[in-house]
Amino acid sequence: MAEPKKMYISYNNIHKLCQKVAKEILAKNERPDIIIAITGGGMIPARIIRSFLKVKGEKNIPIQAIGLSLYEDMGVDDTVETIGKEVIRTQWLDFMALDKHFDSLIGKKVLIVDEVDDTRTTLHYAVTELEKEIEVQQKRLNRLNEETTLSVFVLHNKDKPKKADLPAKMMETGHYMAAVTVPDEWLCYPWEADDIEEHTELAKQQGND
Ligand SMILES: O=P(O)(O)OC[C@H]1O[C@H](OP(=O)(O)OP(=O)(O)O)[C@H](O)[C@@H]1O
Repeated sequence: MAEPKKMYISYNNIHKLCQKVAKEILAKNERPDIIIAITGGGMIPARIIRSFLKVKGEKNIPIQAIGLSLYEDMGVDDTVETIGKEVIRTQWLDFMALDKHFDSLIGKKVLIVDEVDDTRTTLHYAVTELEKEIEVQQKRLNRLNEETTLSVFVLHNKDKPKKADLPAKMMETGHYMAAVTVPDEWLCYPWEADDIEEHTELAKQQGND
C-alpha cells in the first residue's frame, strides 16, 4: 500500500493557528474559564492559545490535562472488520491544585484542546465523559440552574467520515473550532521531527509556516 501524503506543519504555523482561533473566541466574548488539554498532542496548542487568550487585568486561564490514548482493540474475531479503537483514560481532572472557588466545571466556559480531530473518537469520549461528570456534580450539589459551555479547539480537522459525533448543539453554535480543515493526509507535527530544520523547510514549501 502506498504511504499517505505527508503534510508538514511548523511551530510558527501552529502559533499562528492558535492566535487566529483565540481572536475569534475573544471577538465572540467567549473567553474560557478553564482550558482542558488532551495529552499529549493538545498540550502545546493549549499552552500557546492561553497566551493569546490573556486579557489585561484578568487572571491567567488555568490549564488542566486529561490523558486519553487510543488503543488498538483487535476484537475477538481477528478480521479487519472487528479492528476498532478504544479510548484509554490515563489521567483526569484534579481541582485540588486550583483556586478554592474552582471546585468543579459547573457554570464554567470550558475549552477542550487537542491537536487533531481524526476519527473524532477521542473528542467524543472527552466531551461525553465531561458532560456526564458535570451532570452528576450538578445533581449532587443541587446546582442544576447553572449553564456550563463546553467548546472544542483543534488545530486540524481531517475531512473524512467520523466514527463518533460531538453534540449537535456544540457544532451548530460555533463551539467546535478547527483552525483548519485538511484532507485525510498524514499530519507531521514539529514535536515529532528528528530534524526540525528540515521539517520546517518542508512545511514552508507546503505553505504551512
Ligand atoms: O480523532 P481520533 O481518531 O480519536 O484521533 C485523535 C487523537 O489521536 C491522537 O492521540 P494519541 O492517542 O495518538 O496520543 P498522543 O496525543 O499522546 O500522541 C491525537 O493526539 C488525538 O488525541
